[in-house]
Amino acid sequence: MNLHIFKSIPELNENLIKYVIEIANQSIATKGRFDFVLTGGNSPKELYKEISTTFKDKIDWTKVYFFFGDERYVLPDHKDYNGLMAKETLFNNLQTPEDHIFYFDTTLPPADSAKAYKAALDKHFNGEEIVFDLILLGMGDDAHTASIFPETELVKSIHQTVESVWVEKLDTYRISLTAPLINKAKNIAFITFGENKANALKHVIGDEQKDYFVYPAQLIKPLDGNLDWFVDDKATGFLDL
Ligand SMILES: O=C1O[C@H](COP(=O)(O)O)[C@@H](O)[C@H](O)[C@H]1O
Repeated sequence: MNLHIFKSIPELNENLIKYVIEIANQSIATKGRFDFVLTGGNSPKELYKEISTTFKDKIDWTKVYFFFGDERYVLPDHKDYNGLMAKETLFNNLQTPEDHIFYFDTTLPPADSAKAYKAALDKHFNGEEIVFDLILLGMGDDAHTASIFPETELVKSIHQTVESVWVEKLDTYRISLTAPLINKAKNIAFITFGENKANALKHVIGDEQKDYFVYPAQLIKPLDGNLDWFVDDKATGFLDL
């Protein structure tokens, strides 16, 4: 695991963008495309804006396919829909064709939406193993990642798939890639900043004794790939470094 600590969010974003560009170009050179899983939430908004404007010409975007690690169970025009956030901060700037974006269909019942997403992934990967080139993840202050929330059924999933889950404390469904599927990626990077993430980060990367049910982000351990954390010094405030 590589921990990259920055003094400011712009510095963090700039370095994470360089990392994304390198992996994108490597993937395009070796396999002809870049399968890129986006995180939702607030943390990546500036990153998406920057990479699709200032750094737009650094990647051949016609070779990039976008996926989501998770989705909130709201309709696609709802302000909380991760896909809408990515559209407004990234896809609109890049004029990404619709057939390069894999949105969750939240007009379906949650379990059907998860099933449809898995089927779309199987089709894209042509029936072969689903191995993403890069998965970007965020982490909530409760140590959830993607939509794997503490004390939910998804923590226990042993399947490399996509599942819907009831999140009692939010009183809503979520749809998410499972940890075993995420862990097959070639590269996984977390973007995490702010004091409110410090306690979770301390437990997720600092605890020897794991407690996945309480700190689900501890589940993220790539099988053969690389794991990088891009964090700021506020988020590392409780870590013994
Ligand atoms: O609900 C979600 O939260 C996490 C963390 O979001 P952030 O706003 O704290 O950055 C995010 O990674 C996930 O995609 C999203 O659905």
